[in-house]
Amino acid sequence: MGDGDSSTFGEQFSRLAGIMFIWSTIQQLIPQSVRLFLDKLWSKLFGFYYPYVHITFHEYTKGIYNDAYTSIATYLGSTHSGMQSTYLTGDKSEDSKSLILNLDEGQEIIDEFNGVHFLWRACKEKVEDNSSSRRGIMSGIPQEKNSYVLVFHKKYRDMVTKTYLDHVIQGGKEIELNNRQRKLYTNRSSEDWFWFGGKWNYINFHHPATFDTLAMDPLKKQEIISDLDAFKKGKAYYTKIGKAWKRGYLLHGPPGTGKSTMIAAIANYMEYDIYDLELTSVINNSELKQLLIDTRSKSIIVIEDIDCSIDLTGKRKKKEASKSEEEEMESGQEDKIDKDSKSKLTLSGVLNFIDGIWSACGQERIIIFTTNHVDKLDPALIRRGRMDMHIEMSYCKFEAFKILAKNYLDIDSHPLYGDIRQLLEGNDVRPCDVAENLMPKTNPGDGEQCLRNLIQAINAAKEETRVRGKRGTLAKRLKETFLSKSTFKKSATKV
Ligand SMILES: Nc1ncnc2c1ncn2[C@@H]1O[C@H](COP(=O)(O)OP(=O)(O)OP(=O)(O)O)[C@@H](O)[C@H]1O
Repeated sequence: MGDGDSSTFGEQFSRLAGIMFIWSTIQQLIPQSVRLFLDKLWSKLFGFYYPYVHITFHEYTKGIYNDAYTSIATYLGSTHSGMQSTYLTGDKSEDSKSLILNLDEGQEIIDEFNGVHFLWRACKEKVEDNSSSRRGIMSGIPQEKNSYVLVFHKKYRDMVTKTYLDHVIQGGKEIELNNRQRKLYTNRSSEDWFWFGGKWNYINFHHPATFDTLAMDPLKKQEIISDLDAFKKGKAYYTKIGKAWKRGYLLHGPPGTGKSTMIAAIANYMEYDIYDLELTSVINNSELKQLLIDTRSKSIIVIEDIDCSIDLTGKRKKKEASKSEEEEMESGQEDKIDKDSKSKLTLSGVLNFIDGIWSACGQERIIIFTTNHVDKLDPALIRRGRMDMHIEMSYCKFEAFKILAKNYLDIDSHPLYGDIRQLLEGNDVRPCDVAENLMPKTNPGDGEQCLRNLIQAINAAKEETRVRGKRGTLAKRLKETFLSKSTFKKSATKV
């Protein structure tokens, strides 16, 4: 270990690797406890000359699991450092997408950071005491005390405490996050929180939607992707401007235009978990706050059909009678006016959920509202800053159709495209209806038949609208005639 002089670094490192190889072979022959004893004896006898510092990270400290241990294990097992080692163990937990490699008992590796080399050793001791390890208690196997020991020259003490350990632990956390199996959570009713030991129920999240399969105007799509990219890289920026690292999206548009599909595409693009928040099962503001606190970073909190979830707008309208309400709302004082706010879910509770002081308790979070009726929503709920980007998911136009045709039929062009373009430009056709018609019903290879089905379906819908429109006009005319007659009758009676 020492500074890496660039000219001799390669030589030093290969020499070290050679020594490490011989040492790792020898150490398999020496029991772990003997090695630890020798290390301690050496540092006691020659403490004055012994220039190295040892720091031990136990898996459990006073019976409590040490999170740093997992982060170190993940960091050391990651390809760049862990693969140097000869003896590794492979773990795949329910929570991770792929295998995680760990150093096996007694294995050592050298990690390089800013030109300095650090030695890590994985240790395992058998202990008689049954009280300190959760694993032992649960499985009844002999207790083990796992730890990692970091060894470095004492001149790097400052570097280790100020930057290196942070680099290792944050690096480990980052790898864990990227490797984790993503989840789709839904909130439990508060009566179940105690019995199930958690506020959110979850399943593993597997949805195939991506931005490539999402049918919408390509320019609009690119704008959303760029916004997400900027958000993902924006940690330093958000810190600089003093804002919590979160972003709100409002997805609005008619049913079947792809709002839920867009959420899945965003989650896949960002590699985030989804918290699908069912507001109707939240009893009051305090419950909403507790649910928020129990969410993890790198996640999307979704409230679908916000206009139907709860009568937020009605409550707000009642209060519009009060002149100063808007200011009070903005300054978070609304609870003072609303006597019920502690026992009910109110608009102010939801506003606080989005951008109150508690909303900053997690990092890197996206909040998405969806609605079919944007005009029904309270302006305070969707103002910029709360819902930063308003995305309209609209009817299927030709560009969006081409994406669906590519997905469903694997074709880029066809002589019927001209007719389809005309029909789509002149009519409001939902992407879900286009998708349904492009799905081969009998012969999977018959793309042309699917296009014909689509043309037929749009024409049929057009005809139906025309007839309904005619009926509507006829009914309107009859109504007018009837009204004018009755008005005439009434005025005649009066006379
Ligand atoms: N823009 C789109 N791109 C790709 N597929 C779409 C799109 N819109 C709709 N679909 C297809 O239609 C189905 C329904 O779409 P989705 O549930 O995303 O619509 P929605 O706008 O969320 O509807 P609702 O408002 O009723 O919840 C999806 O499973 C998908 O196959």
